Amino acid sequence: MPDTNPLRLGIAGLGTVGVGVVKIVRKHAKLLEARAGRPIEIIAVSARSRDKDRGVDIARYDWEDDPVAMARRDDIDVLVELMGGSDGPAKAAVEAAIASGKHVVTANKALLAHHGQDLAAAAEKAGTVLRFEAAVAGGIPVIKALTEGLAGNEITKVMGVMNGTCNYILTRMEATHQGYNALFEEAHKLGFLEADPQLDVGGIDAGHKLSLLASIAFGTQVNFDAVELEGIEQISLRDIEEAAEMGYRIKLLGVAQMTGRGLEQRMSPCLVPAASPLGQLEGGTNMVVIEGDSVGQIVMRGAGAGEGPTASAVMGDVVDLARGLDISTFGMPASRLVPAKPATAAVPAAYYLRMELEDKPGALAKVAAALGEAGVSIDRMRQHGHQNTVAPVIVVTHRCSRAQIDAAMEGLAKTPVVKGETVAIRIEEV
Ligand SMILES: NC(=O)C1=CN([C@@H]2O[C@H](COP(=O)(O)OP(=O)(O)OC[C@H]3O[C@@H](n4cnc5c(N)ncnc54)[C@H](OP(=O)(O)O)[C@@H]3O)[C@@H](O)[C@H]2O)C=CC1
Ligand SMILES: N[C@@H](CCO)C(=O)O
Repeated sequence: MPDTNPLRLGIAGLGTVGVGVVKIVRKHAKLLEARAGRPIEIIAVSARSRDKDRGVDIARYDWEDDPVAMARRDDIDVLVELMGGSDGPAKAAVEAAIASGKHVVTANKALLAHHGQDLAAAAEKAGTVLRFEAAVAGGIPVIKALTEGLAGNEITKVMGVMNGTCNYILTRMEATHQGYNALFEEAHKLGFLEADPQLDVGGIDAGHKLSLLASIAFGTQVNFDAVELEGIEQISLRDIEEAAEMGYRIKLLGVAQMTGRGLEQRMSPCLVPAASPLGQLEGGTNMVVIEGDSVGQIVMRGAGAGEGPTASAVMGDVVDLARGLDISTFGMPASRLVPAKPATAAVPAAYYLRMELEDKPGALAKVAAALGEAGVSIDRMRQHGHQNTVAPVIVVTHRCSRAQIDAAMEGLAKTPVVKGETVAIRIEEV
């Protein structure tokens, strides 16, 4: 017999996402009940400040100062963890909930990227379910697609743009010709940013998400430490404009693929063709591209952050729990996930290099020599008109390995005609 008793929620965290969840539970109570076959009710809530005006009435719910105490309450079935942070109260509350037999729904990618393997194992041992749709790509139901709809495929590659803040900043820089700082503030106002914004602009948040997708896609233990990470802080308006002139746009792109040398996971700014679906992504939008042996390529696009889209994903998990759906956190039991050998930048690519070059005879020859010594071959090169003695030079290389580019960068740094730091950005022909 299906359970028709209300599914009782305790919500820890009433910020952007938590408030969004409260709103959906209220606004769609009847619809949710019809879909789940039982009512979904909020019993208790917890946050730091009880008195904060959150724009929703929370007086009707029990208040708990301590999210761990809330997680242990006998009158809740599900802890909805929306506080954030890889450790501290979020981890303690999730562990307490699992230990006391509660299901958990979380949007917390940092927590899962660092402790997902242990938490999934603990949930399975306790006979509870741990779900995290909202943790990856906001409103896009990518976890559901990978664990359910694509379960019949061997996944060969997962890639995408998975951080709304970075995509917002990069696309708005190009559209408005404003600098990084002004646009960072705009993203902040939209509720996209993590509590520590360095997680966003440093590529760490997107790296967390990629490591979670890689685990599901390849049946491997989450290995965030093996993600090669690079953020967007080095990207200047000049790079964005140069890329645009060459028919590219700069995206913080994540790629996970199983290669002959092991699992490659990288999250870094890349030039992608402006006309490609990834190149056309605007604002806080995310895109995840999945390749499977039977299905071919799937492209999923949607809002990657913000109150409504993220709460939508949380509620998808909650409704699944209300329906009694029991799927392992990473698509197979935690004990079956295997460790993957990390493969660093296994697949070669062309690179965009921007440097400032002293304008004197033989300077370009010295650059060509430094690149040649590292085994890097030049495809195209252009020097812009300039007023002073330093010329901006753009080089597009033929395909080469990351190790060769690193060696070339070292060589260029030792070449006196090259002034300042050379910028190197991978070109991904998606
Ligand atoms: N914002 C977004 O677009 C997305 C966010 N996420 C993830 O969702 C989670 C929540 O994000 P978001 O809503 O933006 O975060 P906010 O910073 O807006 O909200 C965090 C909430 O957690 C509460 N909180 C923080 N620390 C504690 C604590 N020690 N004890 C009790 N409550 C605490 C805060 O309380 P108080 O309000 O009183 O300060 C606040 O209500 C994070 O894991 C984030 O990574 C995932 C996808 C998208
Ligand atoms: N800070 C994240 C929120 C969504 O995970 C982003 O900007 O994408």
